[in-house]
Amino acid sequence: SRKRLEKQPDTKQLISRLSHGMKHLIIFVKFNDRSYYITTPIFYVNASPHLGHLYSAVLADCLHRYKLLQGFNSKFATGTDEHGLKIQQAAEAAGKDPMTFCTGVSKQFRHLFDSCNISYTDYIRTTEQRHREAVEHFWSVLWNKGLIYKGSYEGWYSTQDESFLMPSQVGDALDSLGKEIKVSLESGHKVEWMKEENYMFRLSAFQSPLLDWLRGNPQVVQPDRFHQVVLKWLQEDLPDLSVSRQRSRLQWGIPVPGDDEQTIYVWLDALVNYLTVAGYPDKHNQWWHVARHVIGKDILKFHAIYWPAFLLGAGLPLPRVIHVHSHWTVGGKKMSKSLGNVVNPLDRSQIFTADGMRYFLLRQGVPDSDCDYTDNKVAKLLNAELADSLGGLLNRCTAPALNPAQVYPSFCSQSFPREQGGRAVGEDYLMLDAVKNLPAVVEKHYETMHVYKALEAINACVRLTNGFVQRHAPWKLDRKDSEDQRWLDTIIHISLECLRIYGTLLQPVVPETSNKLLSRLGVQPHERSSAALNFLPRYQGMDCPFEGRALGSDCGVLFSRLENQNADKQKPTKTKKSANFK
Ligand SMILES: Nc1ncnc2c1ncn2[C@@H]1O[C@H](COP(=O)(O)OP(=O)(O)OP(=O)(O)O)[C@@H](O)[C@H]1O
Repeated sequence: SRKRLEKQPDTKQLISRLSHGMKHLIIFVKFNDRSYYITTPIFYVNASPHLGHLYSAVLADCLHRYKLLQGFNSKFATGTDEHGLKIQQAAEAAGKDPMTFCTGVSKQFRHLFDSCNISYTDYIRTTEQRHREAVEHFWSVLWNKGLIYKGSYEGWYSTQDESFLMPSQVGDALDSLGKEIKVSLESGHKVEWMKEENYMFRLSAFQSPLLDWLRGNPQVVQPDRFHQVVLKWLQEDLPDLSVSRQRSRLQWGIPVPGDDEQTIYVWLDALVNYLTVAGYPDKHNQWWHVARHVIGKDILKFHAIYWPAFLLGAGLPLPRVIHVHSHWTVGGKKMSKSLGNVVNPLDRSQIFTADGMRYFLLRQGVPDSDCDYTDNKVAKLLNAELADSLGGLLNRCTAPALNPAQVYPSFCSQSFPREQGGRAVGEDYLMLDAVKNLPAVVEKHYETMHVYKALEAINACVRLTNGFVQRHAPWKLDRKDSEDQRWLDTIIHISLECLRIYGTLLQPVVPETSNKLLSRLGVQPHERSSAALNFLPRYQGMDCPFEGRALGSDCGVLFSRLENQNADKQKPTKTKKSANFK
């Protein structure tokens, strides 16, 4: 890494001006600037995973893969949250001891993530010893600083949400038997009045530091809509937070250090997982201050208020960014374990393929607003964009009828000069511009986790390239005419260059499909990073390393088409290649 950094022009310049001791400092700073630590929430194992969980994981995986593509050093953690009353109850209902129950569900999550190519670098379980040690240490730091005190909590509590509520957050409702109950206005879950002696965290002391942090870092909670929500919460009362439960009510958790009568509150326990993975308490410096959390909007308060307050209390840096996403709904209702209206992501990834599900979730999921799931939407989208549009383009440009030599053909600058005058028309120049600018557009959207916008932009360019091929109908050109042949080669060269850019940019979203595409083009693994995103160098008067190179072997259809929209009952089938190019 040091060698790589020293080669960068800006570092090199600085180093040449500095004394020996300072060189190490600069290298250290650069190294950390180029590091990312990305996390998903750890998932609560009171029931099997659903599509919403996969969505959080796919979003974070996309960012992690993109950062690796750009040459960053990226660590990516996910895992399972295994303590708390709900798990104690779920294990009891299943007739299992809690640990056996947790191990079973945790494996299901891991299997799902492995099946969908979630490339996590650490999978944490909160029942691991390394985590227990981190939580105990973290608690002791807060305790020693006088930020935790023994007190008495009295107020509304939702077991379902494992959270405490202010009176303003509670409303009236009727249960299934018509009995009047109190519910959380946010989640709709039942709440109960709770009064017990436990440990309190001085959350109220952090109201003003939290406001300063949010105001001084307007990009810290993204999208901005959620940043504003947190600011609004912080303008209301912020009472101290109960951070333990009486052991008699909750046994399944980490005991409070020095007090076996109390169990640490599940959210404090769970949030510390991010530190555990970073190496807390003694090896977290390299990763902790470059942390970025990807979370669903349902757990915003825990991540944007409680967590930063705990971290400030413990004297640790705060996360760089909290990326928030909205929810998948079914018939307009949040998909959730407790409502039971869940879509099984493993089943769906078998029907639509792992890449198919990844593409759908990232193309249709919008961070700012909820999105309703149906199988038909998935089939329609994948057929239109991956099978027909992208797959069709690759098929056209690599089919033996148009490309009998199976090579990356030559570009002819007389046919496509930089100034209009050859055989290219105005729209062709516009397409070239759009594809040239695409990497910058995609980078901006990947960076802010508006992946759907990046995919929209890529898809628009794929359509432009298909339009380019259609407009010039290379299959109608006369191969015996040398000028026609040169123009034909140029059309294919440009189209393959477009495909190379699309394949490279799509790697974080659909790794298997991109690999297939780039392999078919003959692009080697070391030629697939962001540094290789220089589009059409021959048009700029530079050499193109691919020109004249043999294409990779034909491994069949890029993405199989789903024959009809009734996706529930079907498996993917082989698509028919376009009749023109057989
Ligand atoms: N419907 C959903 N859409 C998008 N993401 C979701 C959805 N449900 C859960 N998630 C993701 O999973 C995280 C943890 O969710 P959790 O384990 O509480 O699932 P849940 O189905 O909401 O459970 P419960 O019904 O018990 O509240 C959320 O913060 C979010 O990141």
